Amino acid sequence: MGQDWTQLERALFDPAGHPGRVAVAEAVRELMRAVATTTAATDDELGEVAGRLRQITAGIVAGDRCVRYPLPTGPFSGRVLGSGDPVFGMFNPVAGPLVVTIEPDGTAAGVLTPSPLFEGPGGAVHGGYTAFLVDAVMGTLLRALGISALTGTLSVRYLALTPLARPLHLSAWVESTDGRKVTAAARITVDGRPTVTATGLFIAAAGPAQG
Ligand SMILES: CCCCCCCC/C=C\CCCCCCCC(=O)SCCNC(=O)CCNC(=O)[C@H](O)C(C)(C)COP(=O)(O)OP(=O)(O)OC[C@H]1O[C@@H](n2cnc3c(N)ncnc32)[C@H](O)[C@@H]1OP(=O)(O)O
Repeated sequence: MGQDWTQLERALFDPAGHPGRVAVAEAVRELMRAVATTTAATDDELGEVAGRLRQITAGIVAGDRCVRYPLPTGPFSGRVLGSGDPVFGMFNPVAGPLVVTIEPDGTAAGVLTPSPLFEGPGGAVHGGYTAFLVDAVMGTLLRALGISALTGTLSVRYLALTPLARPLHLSAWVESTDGRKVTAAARITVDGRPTVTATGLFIAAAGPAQG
């Protein structure tokens, strides 16, 4: 179905063309994880680190929006390479990044090992974060199918706590279409066990595809 992403990425976004931006996002991800979890550094040491980090930040001119390249309007398949997106964007330090692949059968598969930064109750993954992931994988699938749509209603069922530090396997598929209303479904599985299922009612744009 559609063009393979690798053909489109060259026209829109090729991470190989931005090695510094991808590397700095990865370095900041590692930094966030280290500062949020370290028990070895003293408070004085961390205060000194904060000073050094502020110096680095002062040397970077910030903008108002994440640098991003739009996803193609679809249809497309293959690995989705995101730039500024908060879920799968390689430029965005907050993004896992989730690795999403659009399968030839019109479904989406994603994998991500959640950072401890997204810990919620019970030493497990925060439920808002898993909702964020399933919404993103369903929204991306629709985009890949050539449907430009926004989430109207998201329904999430938490079957069991989703453990941290284990690969989460996400899948999404389209359940039905009724005019502009597209119902998609998604699931998160960990070690073969489903922990989250979700349904999204997406409303397609009335006009032509939008970025
Ligand atoms: C405009 C399209 C732009 C597309 C751009 C796509 C880029 C994607 C790119 C890359 C994907 C990457 C992955 C992203 C994943 C993340 C997804 C998100 O985070 S999305 C952000 C959160 N969602 C919002 O902020 C929506 C805010 N709400 C709205 O903008 C409107 O309310 C909207 C568009 C949802 C509907 O407004 P109306 O004016 O177009 O539609 P009306 O004419 O009122 O309704 C049409 C039908 O839909 C039902 N409907 C409308 N809103 C509904 C809702 N919230 N829930 C259920 N049904 C709803 C209505 O009952 C109606 O149904 P009847 O035809 O009468 O049967």
